[in-house]
Amino acid sequence: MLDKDSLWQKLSEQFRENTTDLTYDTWIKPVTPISFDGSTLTLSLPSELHRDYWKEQLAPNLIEYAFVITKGNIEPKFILDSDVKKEETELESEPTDDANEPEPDEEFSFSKETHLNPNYTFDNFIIGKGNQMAHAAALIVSEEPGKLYNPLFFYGGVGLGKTHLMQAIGNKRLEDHPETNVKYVTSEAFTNDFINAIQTNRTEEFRREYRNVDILMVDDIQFFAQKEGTQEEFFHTFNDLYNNDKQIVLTSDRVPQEIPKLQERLVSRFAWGLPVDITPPDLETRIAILKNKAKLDNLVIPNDTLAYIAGQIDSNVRELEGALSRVQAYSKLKNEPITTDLVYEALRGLKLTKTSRELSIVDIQNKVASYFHVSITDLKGKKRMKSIVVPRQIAMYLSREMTNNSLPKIGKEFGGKDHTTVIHACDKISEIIKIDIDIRKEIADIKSELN
Ligand SMILES: Nc1ncnc2c1ncn2[C@@H]1O[C@H](COP(=O)(O)OP(=O)(O)OP(=O)(O)O)[C@@H](O)[C@H]1O
Repeated sequence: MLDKDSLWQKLSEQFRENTTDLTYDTWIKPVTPISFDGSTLTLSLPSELHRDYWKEQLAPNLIEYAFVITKGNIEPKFILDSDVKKEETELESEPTDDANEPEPDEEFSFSKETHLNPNYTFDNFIIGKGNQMAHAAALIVSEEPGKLYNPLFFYGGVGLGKTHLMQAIGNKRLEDHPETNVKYVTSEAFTNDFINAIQTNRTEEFRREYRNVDILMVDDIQFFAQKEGTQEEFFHTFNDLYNNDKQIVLTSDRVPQEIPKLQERLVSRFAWGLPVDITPPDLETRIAILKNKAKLDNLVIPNDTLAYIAGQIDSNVRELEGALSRVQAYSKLKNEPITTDLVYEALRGLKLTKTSRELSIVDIQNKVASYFHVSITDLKGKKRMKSIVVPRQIAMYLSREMTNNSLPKIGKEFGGKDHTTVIHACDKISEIIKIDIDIRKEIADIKSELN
């Protein structure tokens, strides 16, 4: 999930591109993002005039841009700077020991992102083939943090539920054991806190804040790439928590080995626990997710219409949810029930629907064959030389991972092999990837060429 500052920065860029300088300077520039919880973006404005103007003129654009950026429906909430200041003064006026600290210290505060989205629960999470491992591990960790899987490391593409699962651990733990000290941050927030701490001579306080927790969750750690100082600090935070049997949960869009400029010692520590991937949901799971979401939103949608939406959006869950919100809004606007015809209309203009045709087993075979310089006939054949067997198994593995084809179908496309041969190939490659850096790199290369 984007944090408030990154989201606001992206939104401001959109406004800058699409409005005049005057409008931008008058209405957009003075806005301060206050919070973002995944669905509501709270913005602080300097005057009532600004608030009225935003409500009447700019809010629809903001919703539209936010939809493009996050693929979700974001509600803006406007408050006034004076209210924010009032709240701050009230907080400050509470008697504290260091009430007489010099000014720069008073401005300092650590990330307030520790709150969890209450909707990110296990109950609201649909289990499918691509996430069942991750779900099971998350559940175990929420029951016995710091024991079995430490760190727990989720990786996978955007919008596949990594943040949801991570926060579900926190929500469940707090529900069962309210005394647990849970801290959730994005890696950017961790970095900002660390930099602020250095600038204001509060590194001790920073350490207390981050090391005095039972569960530390850091989202999107791929953004630690290149940040030497932050990595150093995180390394010590990690060791401290780990040595005290405190739970660490991390997410990233790729395996640690593929995060550029991530220190080797962090890469190896991240592999101590359980790295588990989340892959895109198959059609069945996508339908189940939509069904669940429709139920939560009290929407009445026929099954074949849900299946139609799920068939159109196959990339990630955030886009799937975005499509449903769009359909919902469209149905309200037209005052018509949600039918397949209406969905067709609603999603017609949407660039999110499949832009390219789905990847096929044949695409994968062609790519793997040319990458390893073997013929298609050999790839589909029965020769047992290692130079052919490994590419064949990689091609089967990728067909399983990157397409929705069943095991028997994949077997059939590889010269009529049995589905157990495909299972064997997938297991074999999954094992090899764990230990062989070269093959891991080759597979990553092929995947990026296929995407
Ligand atoms: N299996 C699922 N069941 C129900 N909802 C899901 C599932 N997977 C994802 N979602 C929903 O999809 C949306 C995107 O998920 P989330 O933000 O957790 O993705 P992410 O993998 O962390 O993405 P990013 O890398 O962009 O941060 C959320 O609203 C989440 O609740």
